[in-house]
Amino acid sequence: MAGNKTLTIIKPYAVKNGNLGAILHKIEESGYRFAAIKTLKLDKHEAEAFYQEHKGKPFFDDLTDFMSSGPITAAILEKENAVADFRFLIGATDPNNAKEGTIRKMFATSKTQNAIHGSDSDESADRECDFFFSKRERL
Ligand SMILES: Nc1ncnc2c1ncn2[C@@H]1O[C@H](COP(=O)(O)OP(=O)(O)OP(=O)(O)O)[C@@H](O)[C@H]1O
Repeated sequence: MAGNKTLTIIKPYAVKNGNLGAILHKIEESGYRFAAIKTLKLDKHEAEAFYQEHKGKPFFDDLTDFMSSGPITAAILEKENAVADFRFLIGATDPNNAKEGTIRKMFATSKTQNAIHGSDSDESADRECDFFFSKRERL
């Protein structure tokens, strides 16, 4: 059975440009409960650790530079079928391919500056929730 939890990150550009509130509102009105939330800044090493599965790919350096370039907001979201439904809500990685009404269509500007992250499996969600939140930070 699919899990009921996913991890999201509102990425630096979206936070810097004042879209944080609008994105969080869109998530909440789509039926997700915020089980934990924090704003922080990753250093380059932490961004590399978070995206370790992409190490060695041509975009890895740009991706981790970007993800460590400014404040991000990380949150644990709860809802039935959270991982798959949230991937649908955020849309395609490249905003040019994202459907109308998706968060990336509304707020992303490029494949790197694509506004938001969502876990791609229940296993990734578990790992990513542990990456950002201790047990006592979860509601
Ligand atoms: N071909 C590519 N060129 C440039 N950047 C890329 C490319 N593929 C992925 N990326 C960047 O790496 C990030 C992680 O890639 P992944 O394949 O996990 O996409 P995603 O699951 O849609 O994004 P995220 O993990 O951030 O939610 C993407 O958000 C994007 O910024």
